[in-house]
Amino acid sequence: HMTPFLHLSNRLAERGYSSTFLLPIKAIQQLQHLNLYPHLITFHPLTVPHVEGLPEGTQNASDIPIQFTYLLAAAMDRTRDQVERVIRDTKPKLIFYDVAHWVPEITKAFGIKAINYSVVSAASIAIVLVPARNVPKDKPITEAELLVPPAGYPSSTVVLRGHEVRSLLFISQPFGEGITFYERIYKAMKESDALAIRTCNETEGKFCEYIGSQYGKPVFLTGPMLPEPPKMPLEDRWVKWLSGFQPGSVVFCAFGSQIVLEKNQFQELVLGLELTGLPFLVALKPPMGAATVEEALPKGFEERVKGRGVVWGGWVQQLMILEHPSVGCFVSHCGFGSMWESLMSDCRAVLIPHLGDQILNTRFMAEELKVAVEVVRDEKAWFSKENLSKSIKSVMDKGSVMCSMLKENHRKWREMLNKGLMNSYVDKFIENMHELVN
Ligand SMILES: O=c1ccn([C@@H]2O[C@H](COP(=O)(O)OP(=O)(O)O[C@H]3O[C@H](CO)[C@@H](O)[C@H](O)[C@H]3O)[C@@H](O)[C@H]2O)c(=O)[nH]1
Repeated sequence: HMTPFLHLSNRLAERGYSSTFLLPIKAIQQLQHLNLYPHLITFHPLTVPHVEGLPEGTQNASDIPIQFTYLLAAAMDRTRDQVERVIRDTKPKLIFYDVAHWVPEITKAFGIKAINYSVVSAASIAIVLVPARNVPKDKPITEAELLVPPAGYPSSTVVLRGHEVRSLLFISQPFGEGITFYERIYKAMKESDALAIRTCNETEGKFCEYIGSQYGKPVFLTGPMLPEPPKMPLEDRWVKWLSGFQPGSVVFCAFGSQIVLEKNQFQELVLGLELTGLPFLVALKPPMGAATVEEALPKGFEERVKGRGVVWGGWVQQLMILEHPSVGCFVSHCGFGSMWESLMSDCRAVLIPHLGDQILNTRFMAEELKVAVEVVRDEKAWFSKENLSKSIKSVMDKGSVMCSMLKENHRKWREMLNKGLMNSYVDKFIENMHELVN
């Protein structure tokens, strides 16, 4: 989530606004290169206190398996004094925050405005994190309750079905000390002076309106806050490797910063890519229980795909890979960042969501915008190599009706969501900020 916040700081700095960006020391090192205006954007380090149960030295969500994030929330809450000190010293006009629900308590005391900035899709807030959801106070929410969207929810397609609601049961579990995830977000939004969402009206207008009416707050949209094209060139090894293939022929697969697959699902995924017969580049974290991706590969796999398939266990420059002319298909988890990057790229999108918001983003892409194909999972949330391969082939087969339909819809949206429109969102957002503070 820090990356889109930094993109917002960059856009504001582009127009002359300065900001202090609070983040753990390790994240400063990781994000430094994305700070395009170091004279206006000052990184201020926060020391993340140790919380029992977290591996020593944990600083960011990407350092730990997702099931430990609730402990990281507790650690973040213990940085409150540090945050308060920075606010006292720098006296900003405005503060942006997301899950630190206690920020408005500080800002109110100083007479500063607080904007709750959500960097996940508006649909995923609208379906679970609004007052009409009626999350029980004294008992955990049930699957049956989650299957019914809150009253007034504005879509019948961007919904969770069957077993998928399990991925949302966590909202009534602790996320930090003495607070559930739902209570935290509810408080963070309810106590703010305004809500901001990283989306645009053209795509998610109806969800934004619903959220605003639920909380009785103004909702400001920043647009998708896509990064500026990176200044660093694509790593030489990928330039060389990708250049060996026909335009639009390579399948690229990445699942963002958090997803770690079970070993058998990881193997099924790479076997599905093998089955397509197409060249592919996979960039994934090693699966559970494995130290490297290499040790987790199926038997004989490396020899069979030699020359046309690479499985890479580290970070790659996703944005630049998606722009490479040889890449024609993006298999993604549909995290909100990847969703936008996929929408703005020229690649066919095949989606395998894992978490609740990713499933909703996927429904949105596949069923509302009709620009992507979702890979079918069974009741146990397992996806087979055959289904994965079938989905990829259906979007890569240039002669198919499916391929032409997706391509045409995709082109329409890409053209509409152009740079001019994105800039107009930033201008309007700045106007909104001025109205709020004056
Ligand atoms: O090897 C990689 C992998 C990812 N990325 C970039 O990292 C970002 C990943 O962001 P996103 O697609 O949003 O995925 P996550 O990091 O998994 O996102 C978390 O945060 C999102 C909201 O920002 C939620 O939608 C997701 O569910 C949650 O997992 C994107 O800009 C990618 O381009 C790379 O550059 N290289």
